[in-house]
Amino acid sequence: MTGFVDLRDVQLAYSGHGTETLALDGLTMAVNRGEFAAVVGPSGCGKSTLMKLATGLIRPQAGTVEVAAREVDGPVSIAGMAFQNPSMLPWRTTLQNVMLPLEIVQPHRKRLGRERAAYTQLAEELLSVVGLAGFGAKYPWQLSGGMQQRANLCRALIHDPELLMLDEPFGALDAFTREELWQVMRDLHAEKGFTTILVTHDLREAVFLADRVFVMSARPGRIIVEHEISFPRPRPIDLTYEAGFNDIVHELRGHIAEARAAA
Ligand SMILES: Nc1ncnc2c1ncn2[C@@H]1O[C@H](COP(=O)(O)OP(=O)(O)OP(=O)(O)O)[C@@H](O)[C@H]1O
Repeated sequence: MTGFVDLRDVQLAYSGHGTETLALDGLTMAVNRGEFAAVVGPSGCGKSTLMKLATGLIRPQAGTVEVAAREVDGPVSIAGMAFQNPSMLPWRTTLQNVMLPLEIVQPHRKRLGRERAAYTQLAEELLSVVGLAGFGAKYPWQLSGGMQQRANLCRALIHDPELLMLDEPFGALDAFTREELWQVMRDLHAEKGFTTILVTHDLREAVFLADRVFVMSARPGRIIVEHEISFPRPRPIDLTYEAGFNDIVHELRGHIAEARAAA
C-alpha cells in the first residue's frame, strides 16, 4: 500500500568542502492520509533531512519521495511547516505574520486582494482556536515564546494544508507550556484532519500525539521500528502519567539507546 507521504529506499548525502556526509540510507516510510506520525531517533540521525525531502526542499540521490501520489520534484505547496524557532517577522503584527503564506501560496495569493476580509476573519479564528484571541495586533516581540509558537502553528495552517510538518516545534518551551500546546495540536488535528509528521526528541510528546511512532537508526538514518499507539482519542493529558503510557515511552527509549550503541 502506498502512503500519502511515501519515501522508498531513500538515500541522501550532503557534500561540500571535499567531504560527503551520508545522512539517510535505505529509508522507507509510509504515512497514511490523516495520520499523525512522529519520528524519533538519536541526535543527528537525519530527522530534519527527512522533513526537507518530504517537503521538496531537497531531492534524494536514490529512491523515491511521493506526496499525495505525486513524485516530489520541488517545494510541496500542500504542506505547512513549523520549526523550533518561530522566526516571525518583527516588523509585522502577529496577524500579518499568520497571513504571510497567503501572499505566497496559490490559489490564495491571487484571491487575497479581493477576499482580504474573509481571510482576515479566518486568521483571527485560527488565533482564537490556539488561545490567542485579541493578540493579532500585537507584534511578535510583545508575545511570550509559547504565544509565538501558537502563532507559528496558525501560520503553518492558514492555507489549510493537507500535510503539516512539525520539526521540534515545542522543543524550546517550558514543560507546562509544552503540554498546553500538545493539547492545542491534538485538537487542531482532530478538527482539521490534516496528515502530520512531527519530528521530536521528546518521547512523551510523540506517544501522546501520534498514531504511529517511527524510530530511526543512528546516521545514516533509516526506519528501524514502527510503533502503533492505540490509545483512544481524544487523549487526556493525564494519560501521559499512566503506567501503560510510560511503558511505551520506556520501550521507545530502549530502541533509541540500542540504535545509539550500534552506531
Ligand atoms: N547542509 C548540510 N551540509 C552538510 N551536512 C549536513 C547538512 N545538513 C545536515 N547535515 C548532516 O547530516 C546529518 C543529519 O542531519 P539532520 O539535521 O537531518 O539530523 P537530525 O536528526 O535532525 O539532527 P538533530 O537530532 O541534532 O536535530 C548530520 O550529521 C548533519 O551534520
